[in-house]
Amino acid sequence: AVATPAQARAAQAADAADVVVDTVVVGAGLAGLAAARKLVAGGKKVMVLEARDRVGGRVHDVSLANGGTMERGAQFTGPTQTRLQALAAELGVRTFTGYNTGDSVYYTADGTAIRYSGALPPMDDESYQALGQAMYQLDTLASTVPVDAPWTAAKAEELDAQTFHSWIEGNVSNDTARTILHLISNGALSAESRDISLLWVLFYIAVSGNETNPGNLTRLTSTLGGARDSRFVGGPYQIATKMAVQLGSRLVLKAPVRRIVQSGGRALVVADGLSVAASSVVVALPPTLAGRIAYSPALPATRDQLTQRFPLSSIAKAIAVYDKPFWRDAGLNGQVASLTGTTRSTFDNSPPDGSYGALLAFLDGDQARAVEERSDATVKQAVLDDLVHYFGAKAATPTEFVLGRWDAEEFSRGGAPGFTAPGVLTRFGTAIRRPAGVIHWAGAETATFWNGHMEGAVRSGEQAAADILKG
Ligand SMILES: Cc1cc2nc3c(=O)[nH]c(=O)nc-3n(C[C@H](O)[C@H](O)[C@H](O)COP(=O)(O)OP(=O)(O)OC[C@H]3O[C@@H](n4cnc5c(N)ncnc54)[C@H](O)[C@@H]3O)c2cc1C
Repeated sequence: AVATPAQARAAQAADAADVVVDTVVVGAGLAGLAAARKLVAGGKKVMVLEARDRVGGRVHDVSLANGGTMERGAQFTGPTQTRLQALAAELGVRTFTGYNTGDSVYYTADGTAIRYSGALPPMDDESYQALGQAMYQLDTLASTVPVDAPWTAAKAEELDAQTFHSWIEGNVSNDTARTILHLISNGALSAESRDISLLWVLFYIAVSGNETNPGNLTRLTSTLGGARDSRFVGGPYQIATKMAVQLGSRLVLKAPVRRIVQSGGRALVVADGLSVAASSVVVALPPTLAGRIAYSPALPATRDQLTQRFPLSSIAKAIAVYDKPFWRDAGLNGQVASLTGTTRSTFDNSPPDGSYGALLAFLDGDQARAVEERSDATVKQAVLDDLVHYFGAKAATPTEFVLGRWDAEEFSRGGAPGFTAPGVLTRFGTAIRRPAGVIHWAGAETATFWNGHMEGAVRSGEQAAADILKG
């Protein structure tokens, strides 16, 4: 009997498979691992294909010569991040509140240091009121943005027709308040305010909560009580590696997926050196990387156009390790916000017992882009020069130095969050999670609550698995 083209393709696909399972998960970041875990618990035969020689994706800790562990990638967690913390607890990974005792320091554009306690640097009453008013306006607008469909917000068109930068410049007349709002974009979204749609920023505020606690800007940007409240004892990489151990031989490393062929309600997932056939697939990658896989048949136009327009932010992260957290003796909590420098945002990253010291220094947005051509040694020196400026001469001689340049990593190509420029959410947003045939999409950038965070990654993976298990 002759075959139709679809039947011929299906036969070819089955023949080409090295392995046949129920579901293939592409990517072993927290999203892919959480999806696989739930699918296995639901009785599915699963295979996870991971491009790198390790799991965890943007979660990666490194061992120090002093016996400690430092987070190259994600590290903070906070209130309302319920799924991540439940998963961590189940796996025996505990949290601790970050070091917050003492003063923070704000460095103005001319390099003047202003010490302060509390959430905001000192400013005159007028600036304080203007900033409070702007934050209230942003929270109020964010409350109109549905976390699962921001493109349906009542004023979605208007909000998605402007950048965060143009909203700040057009709505906030006070100079200090404007400066701090632009800084929030750089620090909390690792992207410049001119890069991002206002609707995306409002969505990102709206998702900084959970089903019972609406998101708000303060929770998104705060240390105590906010997204940067706590860390994981021994680092969050354990969450990934413990899930990997549970998956055992279902997990394949060094297997970058290049092509996904669908036919007859099945898929053939083609990785370097291995092809796996399945009745469903979870692609748990940032959208821009999902867009680099070749799909046959081609994906719907909206989906492809979305992945053409969904960048990851630019971020590098440095950690300088010292024998002691010496800044604590000067009454400093290690938190700096600065308007100049290679690093403009620092935190005390010492372990819970303070047995050695560590300063975390972020290079966000333009600061990460500015060092792209520079060697690791040059970036290290620039960061240390800044740390000396912020914390004194002792900062010049760390015992160890950790540097994560995420934009340069082949299987990340940027940090978190992903974000969209004007016009993208309203025109292409519907494709974020809409399955394409038997392919389901997961990953922190597809999440509702805590999109862009570890919590969002876990939620997105569990959601994709639940959708598949539902059938
Ligand atoms: C420097 C930095 C700091 C951060 N800080 C925090 C923080 O403090 N708190 C927080 O909550 N979040 C933070 N984040 C964000 C957090 O790391 C991410 O939201 C989350 O880890 C994303 O998980 P994911 O599984 O969705 O994606 P990823 O972790 O990116 O996982 C995707 C996986 O897919 C693999 N892959 C890519 N292409 C292919 C392919 N073709 N085939 C097979 N595999 C492929 C990758 O190697 C990777 O393992 C930070 C991120 C960075 C970079």
